[in-house]
Amino acid sequence: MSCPTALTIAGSDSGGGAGIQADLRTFAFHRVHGMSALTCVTAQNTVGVQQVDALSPEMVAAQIDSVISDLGVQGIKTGMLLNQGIIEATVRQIENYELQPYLVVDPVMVSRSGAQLIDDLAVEVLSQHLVPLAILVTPNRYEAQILSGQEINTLEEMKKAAAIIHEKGAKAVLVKGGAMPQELRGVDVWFDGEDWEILKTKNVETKNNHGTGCTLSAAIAANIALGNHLKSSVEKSKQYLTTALEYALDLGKGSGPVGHFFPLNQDS
Ligand SMILES: Nc1ncnc2c1ncn2[C@@H]1O[C@H](COP(=O)(O)OP(=O)(O)O)[C@@H](O)[C@H]1O
Ligand SMILES: Cc1ncc(COP(=O)(O)OP(=O)(O)O)c(N)n1
Repeated sequence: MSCPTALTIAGSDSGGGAGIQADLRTFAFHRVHGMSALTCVTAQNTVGVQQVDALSPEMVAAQIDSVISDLGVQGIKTGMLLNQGIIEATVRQIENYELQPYLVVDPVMVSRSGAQLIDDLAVEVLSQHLVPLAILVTPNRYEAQILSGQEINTLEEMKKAAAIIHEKGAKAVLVKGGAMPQELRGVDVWFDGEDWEILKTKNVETKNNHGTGCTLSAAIAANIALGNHLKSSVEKSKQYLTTALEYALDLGKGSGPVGHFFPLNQDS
């Protein structure tokens, strides 16, 4: 039996809510074979990030070599890349293997719990060298503020930031609204240089929202691997994420993970 493959280049979340754990569950839900190039290990739970250790850039590059040279790939996402060396290694491999048409960049910088997930020096490298290679970049409110240099409090400001980030060279931008004020929570702004779209689903009232950004970008990569167009991949993934949020798991003392396999959770 043949199966599309997708790759996540991201960090590990020991609590299983975000990072490669969320990505691989999302790939599996979509019936896509998931592969991973691990960038770092976080000691993390529903309350916060306690410790981070990086893998070497050479090891990140070697993992990408191993999977691409053998299994091939039809969808890729990047998540927590942590430092300049890992971002540079990732950029080199994307260029070497000409993986740009499959690349979704989730520019992970700050977790919902407020932990910094990227070194200060690395932000510029990510913005200048990785973002321009992507077919889609998916910043949350705070990441969009950093990438655009603009404060974001309104829908108009989300649109303005999307336009500025698009100028960096990504084919399309999705500014996510999970951290926006109540009336804009769950509202995302899409811009591809020509068309705007405001993607709106219901605002799910839950404290269990850990891993929403990882899950959304992994679902988009999975949908691309399945052969869907970019825009429809984003729309399908947003629906998936909203339902996963509705079936989020009430685990731990902080923000529990979204329910990636929600139909199975229903009866258990
Ligand atoms: N309470 C919510 N209700 C509905 N959708 C939400 C909610 N919180 C986040 N989302 C959606 O989850 C996705 C991830 O967004 P966000 O939480 O901003 O990203 P990140 O996890 O990277 O901080 C977006 O599609 C956003 O609109
Ligand atoms: C290892 C790791 N990668 C990414 C994140 C950020 O995850 P995200 O989906 O943006 O969700 P929140 O942290 O905002 O809940 C992470 N925490 N850990």
